[in-house]
Order: sequence, then structure tokens, then C-alpha cells
Amino acid sequence: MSKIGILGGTFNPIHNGHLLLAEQARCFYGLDQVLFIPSGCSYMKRQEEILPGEIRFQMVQLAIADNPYFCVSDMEIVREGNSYTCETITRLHAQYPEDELYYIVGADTLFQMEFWKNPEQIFTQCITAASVRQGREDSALMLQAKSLASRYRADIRFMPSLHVEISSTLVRDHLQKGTSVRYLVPERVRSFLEKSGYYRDGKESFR
Ligand SMILES: Nc1ncnc2c1ncn2[C@@H]1O[C@H](COP(=O)(O)OP(=O)(O)OP(=O)(O)O)[C@@H](O)[C@H]1O
Ligand SMILES: O=C(O)c1ccc[n+]([C@@H]2O[C@H](COP(=O)([O-])O)[C@@H](O)[C@H]2O)c1
Repeated sequence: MSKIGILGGTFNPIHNGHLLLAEQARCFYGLDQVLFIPSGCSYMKRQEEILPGEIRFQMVQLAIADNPYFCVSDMEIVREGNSYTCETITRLHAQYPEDELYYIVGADTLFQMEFWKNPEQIFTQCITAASVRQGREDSALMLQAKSLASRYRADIRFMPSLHVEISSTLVRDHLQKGTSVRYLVPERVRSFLEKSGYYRDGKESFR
């Protein structure tokens, strides 16, 4: 039996916060691999700010190239329509019936998941590995975890983690203003972004 971590995201673009999250989860839970899954259509986010899936996928490939435990899947990008995590997890569960799936999220996501499509399908087919900043295990979070456990039979396991204040929004802002993203994103991604001009040159670069 293997332990497979799953990190879904828009990755618009991928940054060092995502990589740190994945690596900490790998070490903390003893995962054999972490599968990065860039979304096809993040239907809850503003579409006009999101680069096409193939480009976000390519940046994830560049970002994880030096970590033998990390891999990337295009399953959401090639799927038509909105990206629903329940469909992704159901497919992975069927593909790896003997393995343990860990769906990796930042703890804040626990407050959103009940509004996603078919949360029960997600919670019952994998362990929810929630990264929580040390010292931030507050009572609201614990109550929410308890509530998800009783409503959806969720198996939520907390991972105390280091957190860096990097977001894709921050990276996009820096690129737009022409300020450095060195150390915010992996060097290969920085070089790709610099050459391509994505996020810098306005919406026409998204095509
Ligand atoms: N700095 C960070 N540290 C830990 N987890 C993070 C960090 N940034 C994002 N995540 C987590 O990574 C997953 C995917 O996030 P996503 O691709 O939406 O990135 P984002 O940086 O939050 O994007 P945006 O700024 O565009 O909203 C989510 O579970 C999110 O909680
Ligand atoms: O399944 C859903 O309904 C759903 C709704 C919102 C977000 N998600 C997933 O959650 C992950 C992080 O989403 P986001 O919007 O924070 O980039 C990404 O893999 C999304 O596809 C999933």
C-alpha cells in the first residue's frame, strides 16, 4: 500500500508556498509521492485572470522537476467543463484502490469545502491532510473539523506547518508591476515567466 498526496490548485502560477506545503505534507505523513493537479476551470475564481491550463501545467512541470517525489497530472485540464474535486478523487480512488489518498489543503480550505460539489465523495474517499500554521489551531477550526467529520464522515488530520506569505495573487502583482519574483517562485518558473511576459503584458498575453 502506498500513500499518495494530492495537491489541487489553480497554480496561476505555482509558487514556493505550494512547494513548501507539498514537501511538508510528504515528510509529515510519510507520503510516497505527491501528485499536483492543476485545475482545468476553477469556476469559483475570476476567469479572466487565469492562464490557460496547458501553460499552468507547464509551470508546475518546471517547478517540480528537481523533486523525485513530486509529479503532475493533466486529468483536470483535459476534462471538459468546471473542475470538481469530487470527480478527481473518485477517479484516483478507482485507479489506486489499494492505496491511501491524502488530499492536502491549507486549513482555511476546511471552511470552503462544504460549498464544493459533493463534499461527501471527497471526504469519504481520502484522508484530508490539513496544514495548520503552528499556534493557529484555534477553536473555530477544531469545531469545523468536528462538524465535517460528523456530517460527511471526514477523516481530517492536521499537520502543524511552516507557512510563507506567498500567494499566486502576490506573484501576479509583482510581475505586473515589474518587481522581482526571485525566491517567490522556483528559478525555472521565474525564467519562464520572464521570457514569456505572462501576467506582465496585460490580457493579450493570456491567449
Ligand atoms: N503560501 C501558502 N502556504 C501554504 N499553502 C498555500 C499557500 N498558497 C496557497 N496554498 C494552498 O495551495 C492550494 C492551491 O492554492 P491556489 O492555487 O489557489 O494558490 P493561491 O496562492 O491561494 O492562489 P490565488 O492567490 O490566485 O488565490 C490551496 O489549498 C491553498 O490553501
Ligand atoms: O470541487 C469543487 O466544487 C471545488 C470548488 C473550488 C475549488 N476546488 C478545488 O480546490 C483547489 C484549490 O482551489 P483554488 O480555487 O483555491 O485554486 C483546486 O484544485 C480546485 O479545483 C474545488
